[in-house]
Amino acid sequence: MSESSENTGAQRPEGAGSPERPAAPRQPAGASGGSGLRKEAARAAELDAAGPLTATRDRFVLDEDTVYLDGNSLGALPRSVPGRIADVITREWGELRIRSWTESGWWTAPERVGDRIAPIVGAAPGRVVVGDSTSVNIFKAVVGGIRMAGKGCTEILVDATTFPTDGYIARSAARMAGLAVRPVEPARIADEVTERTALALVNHVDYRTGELNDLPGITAALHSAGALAVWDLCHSAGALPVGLDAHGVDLAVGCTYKYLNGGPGSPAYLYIRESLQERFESPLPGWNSHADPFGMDPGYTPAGGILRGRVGTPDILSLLALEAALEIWDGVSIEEVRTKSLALTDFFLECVNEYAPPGRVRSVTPYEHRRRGSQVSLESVGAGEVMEELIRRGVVGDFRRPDVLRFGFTPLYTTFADAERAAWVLGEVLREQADRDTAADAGTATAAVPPAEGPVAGGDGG
Ligand SMILES: Cc1ncc(COP(=O)(O)O)c(C=O)c1O
Ligand SMILES: Nc1c(O)cccc1C(=O)C[C@H](N)C(=O)O
Repeated sequence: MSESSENTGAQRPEGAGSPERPAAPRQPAGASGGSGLRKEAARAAELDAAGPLTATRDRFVLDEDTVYLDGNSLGALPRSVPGRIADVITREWGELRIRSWTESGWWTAPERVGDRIAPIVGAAPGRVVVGDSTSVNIFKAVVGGIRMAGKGCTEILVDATTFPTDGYIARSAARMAGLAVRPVEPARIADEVTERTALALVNHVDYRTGELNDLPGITAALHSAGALAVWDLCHSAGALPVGLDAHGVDLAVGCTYKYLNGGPGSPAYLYIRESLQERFESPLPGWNSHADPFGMDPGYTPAGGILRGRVGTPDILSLLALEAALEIWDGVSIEEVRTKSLALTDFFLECVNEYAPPGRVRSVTPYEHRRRGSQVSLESVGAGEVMEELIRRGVVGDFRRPDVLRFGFTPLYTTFADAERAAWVLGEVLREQADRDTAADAGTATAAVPPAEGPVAGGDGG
């Protein structure tokens, strides 16, 4: 099975096609679908014209030949970034050199950029610090959480459907602390937590299915049992309201290269609830989190507040690229982003229902709005090959083994025309696949995934 769409969305430039098969040009919305004007394309044009968040697309580098639906893995490049990075390199580094740590604000960038992310995840200033990878921040959060837990705790819970890195790091952290790890489905955490549970590490949105877990409910249930709630926001931050302060979340981490568009490998962030900050003992107490870093004291005295989440020298180029990327959020509310995200994913599901031949795909993303993140995941036979073909035809999503097609919707730049075009091309690819299967021996051909209940997804979207 080909895996070129699995890790990075595409291993060749998007829409570039293969030497044997050039990329098909993208049809404009409203184009003919083979039997006259497609009514969904006309509807997409109306929805795009009505906005909101239509203008923010122009602030990204995107090409009109490609439908980019992989912002849940790597966000598109904001136009504000290249110029800013050129200035950081030529002037701040090239001319000011070491002076930039103070004069260009490099030293304080982790907290400053944290304060820029804070409103997007529902946190007040001083509660988010940026630096290191998500994996490293998971380690800080889990060990820091365990150190704050009650003496009698014997275990931590980990989301049984977690993105793998969370599970790996949590198991290692628990082993160091002499605690057991119990994988539990997010929906079961409220029933499974006990007074011996130190904390639970849970993904806000499931990377594979796009399911949105109940952050307020799970956090409250953990607190009732005396446990801490540690959330991984990689697939929700920048796509929907999180409400960290409002829901009393204890610790949270997330990456910035998906819906925050910070760029490949841009630094992650750590949130520490204000009332826990003075008790937070980092397992990675580097000199950047010392109360007096330039005192060069051999003994460690932690800084106050969120500075405790820092470790070593920040990755300035990536951090300042992220800061420039976040300018797009000036004047944009996360509530309007969520409204558009749900409208886009609803519309995409409707179009897939309309265009996909019956029984070839089934949505594993919940249809109820309260359980849906900002991606649609469709189970499909031969998903790897289907995604390869979609990418060849200019529709870039990705594929997760064994059979999931993922389509991520970034409301800041994804249009309804993108959603319609992607569904149309998917329909084409699936119809060709079905025709090939029919032509082959019906007994040995790939069997179609039976639809759950008729259409791709059912329900009332509430
Ligand atoms: C939920 C989740 N957690 C963590 C990560 C990865 O973290 P890192 O940036 O350390 O690779 C990802 C994606 O790569 C993810 O989807
Ligand atoms: N972080 C990634 C990377 O460095 C390379 C390719 C993909 C990624 C991803 O972010 C994968 C993503 N977290 C996922 O949901 O599968």
